[in-house]
Amino acid sequence: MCGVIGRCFFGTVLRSARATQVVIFCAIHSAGSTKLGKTHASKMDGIEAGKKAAAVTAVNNHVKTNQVVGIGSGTTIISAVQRLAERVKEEGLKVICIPTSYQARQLILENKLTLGELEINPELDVAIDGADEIDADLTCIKGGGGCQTQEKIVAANAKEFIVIADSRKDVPVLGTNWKNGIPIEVIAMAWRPVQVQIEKRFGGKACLRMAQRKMGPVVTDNGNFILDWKFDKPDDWWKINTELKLIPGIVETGLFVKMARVAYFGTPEGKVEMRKASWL
Ligand SMILES: O=C(CO)[C@H](O)[C@H](O)COP(=O)(O)O
Repeated sequence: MCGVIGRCFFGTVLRSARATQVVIFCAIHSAGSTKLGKTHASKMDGIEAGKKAAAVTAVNNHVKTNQVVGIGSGTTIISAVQRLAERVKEEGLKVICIPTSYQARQLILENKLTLGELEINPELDVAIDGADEIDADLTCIKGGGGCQTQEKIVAANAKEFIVIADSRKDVPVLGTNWKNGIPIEVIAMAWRPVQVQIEKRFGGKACLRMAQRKMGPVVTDNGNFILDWKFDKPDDWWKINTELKLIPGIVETGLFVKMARVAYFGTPEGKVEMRKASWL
């Protein structure tokens, strides 16, 4: 695990046709990072260090006092919430946090941050969240933790949606490393017809996500099921997402197209690369 995070400063600026990359060097002191890459444990330490570096940098760069902040779900967001809590203590930062899941709600409460809700704060300044994979256009697959519907609602109502991830998730095309498919939340009674429709129209396999320590399917925070659609080949995600959304029974997809404005990718060495979306 990564320990104290030091100062970050901007390094090399690399411009590509699709996105602007800025490499940020973070001074990270990590007790477990000395034997990186040699054992499974040290590899995991490296991944955790990358997640933490990305999360801390995003919170430092994008959150200001008196803002309404969307809090994503997953493991990477934990470090972002902890950094927010640190900033509240150290600087007197004032933020209202809008959760994207029960997990996010618990994180906000455990870290003694101010819990808000969309009914009271329908417009957010910034939303920060992890992702399962992020392509060169910053299109994301989300929903590995089954929270994509609330995550998308919160992100869509934020002025800025910022993605944080370790560098394994930075890929040229979706499906490079993430083999679990695109999570699609469906109304329970519709899961079979939706499965048939997806496979007929788009190919691949749409599998009902099963629970791990409970018999039967995973039930989302919204009381629905999830189909994990293992697609055959990468495609025009904007078009696919729009077509999927027109299938009756589909509540939301884990395809986040043209939503993320900035992504932060952390490496095991604590370097952070910032990339801006090309469509900005
Ligand atoms: O979309 C999500 C949950 O629905 C998560 O943000 C995504 O699965 C990434 O999780 P992690 O930070 O644990 O890798």
